[in-house]
Amino acid sequence: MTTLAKPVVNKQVEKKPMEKNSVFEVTNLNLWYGADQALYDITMNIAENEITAIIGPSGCGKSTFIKTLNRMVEMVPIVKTSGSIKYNEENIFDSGYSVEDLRTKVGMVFQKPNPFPKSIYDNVAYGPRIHGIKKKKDLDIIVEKSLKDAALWEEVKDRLGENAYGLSGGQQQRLCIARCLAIEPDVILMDEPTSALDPISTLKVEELVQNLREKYSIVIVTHNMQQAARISDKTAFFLNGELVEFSDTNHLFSNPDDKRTEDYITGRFG
Ligand SMILES: Nc1ncnc2c1ncn2[C@@H]1O[C@H](COP(=O)(O)OP(=O)(O)OP(=O)(O)O)[C@@H](O)[C@H]1O
Repeated sequence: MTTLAKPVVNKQVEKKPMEKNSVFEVTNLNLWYGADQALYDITMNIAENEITAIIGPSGCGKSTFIKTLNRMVEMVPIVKTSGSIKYNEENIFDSGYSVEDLRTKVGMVFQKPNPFPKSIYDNVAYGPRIHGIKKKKDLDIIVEKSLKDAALWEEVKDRLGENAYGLSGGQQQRLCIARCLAIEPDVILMDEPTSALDPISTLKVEELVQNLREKYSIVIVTHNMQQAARISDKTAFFLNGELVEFSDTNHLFSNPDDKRTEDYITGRFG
């Protein structure tokens, strides 16, 4: 009698696709504003060269969470934290950790475009100048590259000397992104970057964010679930300061694991 050989399983084929490296490893993060706790035991990894969306109802801690990633939240003096956030393997809460270096590498774009009352050129050159780049030739290269990467160059190249306030809201937001890119960050944190923009400017910024993913890791807070579904790779759903669910965006929106996520994405609350 002949026996059939067991099929040989090719381990290479069986392997899951490689997980990306993490830029941030957040472990048991708690945060208090005075006596009020705003974040509870958050544990999640944020992957390199991905767009991570943070969604959840108003007041659930989305902004607090992303502002913790570059320690901007500590500008509120009553803030206390526990747990750890490793950025490139180092705990950003360690004493002696340079917050200045962290904020150079982890840039931020806010809800409302906030250009400086300066020329378009000077807005972008501002950060590099602070970091000691003084030669006009070097600054010209950085300004052009940053504006190109922010998909704004063609619209402003002939009026770099004009005041940034003369730009439309959408252009101002892309200028703020260019300003952030000029200091060569690794990570860009975006706190509802399109909520003050019209639909066409919103689409332009969304397209830009998707292109930036090639070079940067992006964490974006959004109220807009369609936006999270359109542009992000992973989505985290926060509720009352807790991380309820964190998974691939397609999975979270099509087949969520937690009933509370399902209720939120189907509009039962929020
Ligand atoms: N500076 C502050 N001082 C005290 N409490 C604060 C401060 N900022 C936020 N909080 C509280 O922390 C909790 C989370 O707020 P946060 O702004 O992070 O939520 P959010 O999800 O970003 O809300 P929204 O979508 O409305 O912007 C809320 O209860 C809020 O009142």
